Amino acid sequence: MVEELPSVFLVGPMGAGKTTIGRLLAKQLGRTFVDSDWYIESQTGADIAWIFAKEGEAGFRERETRAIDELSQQKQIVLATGGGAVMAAENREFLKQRGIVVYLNAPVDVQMARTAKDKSRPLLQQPNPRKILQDLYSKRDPLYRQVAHIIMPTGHTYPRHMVNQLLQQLESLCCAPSITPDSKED
Ligand SMILES: Nc1ncnc2c1ncn2[C@@H]1O[C@H](COP(=O)(O)OP(=O)(O)O)[C@@H](O)[C@H]1O
Ligand SMILES: O=C(O)C1=C[C@@H](OP(=O)(O)O)[C@@H](O)[C@H](O)C1
Ligand SMILES: [Mg+2]
Repeated sequence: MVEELPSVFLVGPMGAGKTTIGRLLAKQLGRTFVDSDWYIESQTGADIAWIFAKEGEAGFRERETRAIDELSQQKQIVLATGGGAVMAAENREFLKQRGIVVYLNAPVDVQMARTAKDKSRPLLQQPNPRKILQDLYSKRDPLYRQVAHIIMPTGHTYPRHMVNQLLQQLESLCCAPSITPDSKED
């Protein structure tokens, strides 16, 4: 039953669809959706780009660890994390111990296409964002796998289909969220 399903934490690279899928999944489950980047922005009163510019990546990562610790203690939420959240061992522990971790695994081409026009990701505001995405993927893919209870490839699947597949996986892994999959495409 859906009441028995613990919190669901989405991890994966930039552009994998963590924010998009997380919001839809929460709606389907009737749960609260939280995005750790939005939470950090609301706590700080500044956007992610500003935090990176003023405090560097190290400052952002400190804020991110505090956010992941706080949010992963909330019961029965759906949490979309930022792509670098798995870099810190303590974040991985928080996530793995406190909920069901889903790795949305997107190839670099897909990450590239989905992030190209969006200027809100400071790490990609460089002359060669593809190279950055490739390097990050090599470093982080083993960490996403280490922390994940469920791995879901995401390439050309509609968000709504992704959510239906995920609901089925959660059902077989855990405790049958009694939700009828939505057949509409968007
Ligand atoms: N399954 C999908 N199919 C097509 N577009 C998607 C899919 N998932 C996400 N997107 C689009 O890709 C972009 C990045 O998605 P987002 O959810 O912000 O990714 P993340 O939070 O993992 O960085 C958004 O414009 C979103 O609409
Ligand atoms: O991969 C990363 O290091 C980051 C991913 C971003 O979140 P999304 O994965 O939601 O884009 C955001 O946390 C920040 O720009 C850093
Ligand atoms: Mg996001």
